[in-house]
Amino acid sequence: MGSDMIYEMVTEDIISTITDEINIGSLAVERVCQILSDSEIAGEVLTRVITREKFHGLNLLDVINNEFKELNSIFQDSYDGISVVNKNGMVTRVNKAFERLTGIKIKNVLGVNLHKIKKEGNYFDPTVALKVLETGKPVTILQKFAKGKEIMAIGNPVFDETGKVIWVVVNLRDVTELKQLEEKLRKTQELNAQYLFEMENMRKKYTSEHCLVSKSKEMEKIIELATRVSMVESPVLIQGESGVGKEIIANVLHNMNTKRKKGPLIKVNCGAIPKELIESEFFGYEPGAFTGASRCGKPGFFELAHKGTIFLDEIGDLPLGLQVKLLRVLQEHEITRLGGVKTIKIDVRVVAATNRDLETMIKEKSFREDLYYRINVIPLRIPSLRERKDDIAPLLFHFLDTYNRKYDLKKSLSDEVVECLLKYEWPGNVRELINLIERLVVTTDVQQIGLEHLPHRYRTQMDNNFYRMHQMNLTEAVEELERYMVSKAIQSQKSTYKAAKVLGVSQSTVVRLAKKHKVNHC
Ligand SMILES: Nc1ncnc2c1ncn2[C@@H]1O[C@H](COP(=O)(O)OP(=O)(O)OP(=O)(O)O)[C@@H](O)[C@H]1O
Repeated sequence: MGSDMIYEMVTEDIISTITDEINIGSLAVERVCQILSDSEIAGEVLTRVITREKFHGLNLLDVINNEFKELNSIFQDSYDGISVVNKNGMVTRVNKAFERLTGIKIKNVLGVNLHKIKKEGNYFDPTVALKVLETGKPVTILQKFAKGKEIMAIGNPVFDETGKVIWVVVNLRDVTELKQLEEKLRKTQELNAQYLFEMENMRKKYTSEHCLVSKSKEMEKIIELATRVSMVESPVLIQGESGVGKEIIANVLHNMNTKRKKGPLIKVNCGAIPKELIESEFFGYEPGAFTGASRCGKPGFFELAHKGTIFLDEIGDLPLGLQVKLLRVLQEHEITRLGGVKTIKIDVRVVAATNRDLETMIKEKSFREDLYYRINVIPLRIPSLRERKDDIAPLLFHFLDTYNRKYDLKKSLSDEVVECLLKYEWPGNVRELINLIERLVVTTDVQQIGLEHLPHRYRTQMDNNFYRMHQMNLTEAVEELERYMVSKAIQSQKSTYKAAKVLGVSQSTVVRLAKKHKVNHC
């Protein structure tokens, strides 16, 4: 077989492979190049392929042209500035973004040799590309332009098959905006930290000035949330059992709002207003609006709360008729006095509270669902005292101190009393605790208040222990008492030496008794 024949066969074979395998589209050129780069007779094959009449219904030159156009428009329209430099340091390609970012006209850069620019100290910094050519490694530098513009230039080498750099592709990215955003973010973070610091200080100041006692994590969270939402205008619904401190939280919401605290805080007990007066009390009335009305007319709660806060306590007790009117006020921010025609704009923040289950009331159709959603934008649920036992002791001592000072006394609570009250369930919550302490302080005639001074229901827990002891014989009761005292002393003193001192026995006795009663004493 002559060499011409072999040539014919090889090229025909390659051409038909290309024809079979190429999918017309973006992969076409890539595939052609791949096959051709493997072939020694690439040039010949390419000419033959290109000169074939039609290629899958398309002229291959058109395919390559289209491909080139596509790649070129990607290159030109790239948001980053791109320049390509050849191994001799000559700029061979520059896109439009390059001109936009550097302000240098494309025609002034294209074809320029960077080594020359470097020597002449001309208009743009050639360092990146030259450094890449020099080192064969990627290089990144920050270039500063007029008017504070900062551009990040990233140069990457492209190697030939022998590992020599043949091109350098330089990407330019404007980082001025990024830097400005970074600076803005830093300032915002600083402000945020300062704001949190101030808020925390305000909270501490407020809670100490207003004797708001809290030690439990649960209550700390509520006060922190209340402080945070005091800054916004959204309605708040405070839920919790009677006496948990809902009103105290409403005070926080009003007083921590720098704008509103200068205005009034109007507290309304929705359950305490007679039905026939409720509308006139809420919205006020014009002179002579009804028999018995004042001749001067009267502003309602909403008008009085203008620029401040209205606290709608026991909102669950509001009659359905008034719920509709309240909803309208909350939506339209205006009221009309009874007997009046003029609407009055009001700027009021609404804080509502209830100890009733409003969701059940909605199901029972005694509370409007739409009003519920309107007032429940920020829900705050205050846990009962039995759910935050860590607050009991601080509250006991705080109010003991309050009443000692009020009545100029120096009463104290015995350990048993404190222990007993820590175990109590407090159905009336903080209000009940305050009442009990005042009663104990003023009714006892001894310095130290003991178990015997506690009303019976507070002692049930302790009584149970005595009752249990009455069921035992003397030896069992002594054993029980011994175990109880040793374990309590170790628990409170945290050391067997100190426990021994408290119990008036030697340390070895404490250790022996702890072992006997299986009390942990390490
Ligand atoms: N954390 C607290 N620190 C100090 N005093 C408190 C605290 N919580 C509640 N109190 C006091 O307990 C009493 C009852 O609190 P408050 O009136 O706020 O309860 P409430 O939940 O609004 O009750 P109700 O549902 O019956 O209206 C008030 O005298 C209040 O000052």
